[in-house]
Amino acid sequence: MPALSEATALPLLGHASHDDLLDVCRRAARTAQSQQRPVLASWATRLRHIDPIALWSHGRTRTDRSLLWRSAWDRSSLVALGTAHDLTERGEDRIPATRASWEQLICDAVTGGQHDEALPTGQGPLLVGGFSFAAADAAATAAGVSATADLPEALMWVPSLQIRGSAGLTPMAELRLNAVLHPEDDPEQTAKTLIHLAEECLPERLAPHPEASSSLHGSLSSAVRDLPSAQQWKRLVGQAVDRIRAGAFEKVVLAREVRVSADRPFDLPAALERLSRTYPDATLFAVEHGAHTFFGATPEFLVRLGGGTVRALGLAGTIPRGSTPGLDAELEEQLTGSTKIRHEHDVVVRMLVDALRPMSGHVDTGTGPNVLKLANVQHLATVVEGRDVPQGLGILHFVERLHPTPALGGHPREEALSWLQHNEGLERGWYAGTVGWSDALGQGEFAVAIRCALVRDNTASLYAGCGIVADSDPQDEYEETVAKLRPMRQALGLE
Ligand SMILES: C=C(O[C@@H]1C=C(C(=O)O)C=C[C@H]1O)C(=O)O
Repeated sequence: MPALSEATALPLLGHASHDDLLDVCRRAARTAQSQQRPVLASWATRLRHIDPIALWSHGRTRTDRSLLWRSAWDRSSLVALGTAHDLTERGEDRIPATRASWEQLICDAVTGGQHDEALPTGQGPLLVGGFSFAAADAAATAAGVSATADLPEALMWVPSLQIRGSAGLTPMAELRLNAVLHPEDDPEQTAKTLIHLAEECLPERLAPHPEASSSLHGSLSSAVRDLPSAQQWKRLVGQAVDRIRAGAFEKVVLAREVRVSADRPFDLPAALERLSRTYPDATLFAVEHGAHTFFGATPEFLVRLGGGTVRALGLAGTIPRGSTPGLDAELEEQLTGSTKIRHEHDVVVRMLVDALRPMSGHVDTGTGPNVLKLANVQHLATVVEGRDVPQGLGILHFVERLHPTPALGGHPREEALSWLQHNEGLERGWYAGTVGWSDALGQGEFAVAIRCALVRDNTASLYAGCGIVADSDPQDEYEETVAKLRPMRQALGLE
């Protein structure tokens, strides 16, 4: 359970802090007036590390938008609350357009306070959020109807409050207050509003989460629907195999949805706690926007960029875990020995190498593939690393280039995506999209949004997919999706 009732020891209330924050806001207001454009003000202070799930659980109820992040990479966490500035862009060019707006906003940001130099990456104000799997259909966007009805096709923003911690590395966390001042804004009012929000979101003690304990008793009663039905989905796998054998494409990732309607709202903090305990090596994420929360525990990162090194993960090829060490080792042998699985994996690694080569000095895949063992399944995994990334190339350049990889779309990309669009019959939304953050220098981390669910009150959509190649068997692929759905079913109290 989260460390409920933790003291946050918020040091904000002192006059010195208040004056310091006000000074940053005043300087930003002066720049905004002289340049006649919005200017980002960002002020940091230190506070004791707080459990990120407990902090998010409390803060999310005080703001309209939030993000929770705990990286499998460096164990750092991020809780982002409220919106200082929305950089969301729409359409096919949403990623480069977001990047351009961020670069413009960050170049004359005014910063102050006491930042945490021990943070691995991600110092200063951050841009956080994510992108759906596919851009919304242009006609739907023009008509004001998003094809991804529940969450917009992109959501990238600078949070009003960001709390970065790194459990184990430093006992302190960095609290950062961000605001964008327009030429007409009153800096005193801005500072006051920020302090008020910080006090709301970081009370002296975090009260116990009211639903957390009750939800642990007994599972929910629910109606569960497979979309499409198991039989229809297996038929679709057969059709994909036919297209592959006919030479239309080499690989396609076919997904399905499980829609659940429960007798009471889902307890998301409790679900995240369970995921955190059962999948400690996964990256935990949650994006909340209005009534919707999209969250999960993903073993796959799309890209990480820091210190001039870029890394992407080729994660493709899956087999269940065995119930005994002997069975598990046998399955691992099948995973590493199968030419069909190795082919599925190699398609992804090849694409990652090709994508990173023009953007970094030296690309390496190590001795690859390794076996990544999770509680429910084991995967083939290869880290592709590029060194000497030229300055000026930020993480959003890489997101644009890599997303979606053949681990989530297919290969060749255009052919596979077009087949999916016409045949999958699934509104993927943010499933198989990407969630993460960028810092001021363009360093950051984006995860692949799988092993996840979209929740609204007492309804949830859970998703899972599999890479299909010429030798894929529909029944095996179906069982693979069942195994991949298990973490979210358990987290939500459905089994
Ligand atoms: C598509 C999913 O997983 C992806 C597909 C995999 C595969 O086909 O073996 C493995 C890991 C992921 O890249 C999912 O979990 O929904």
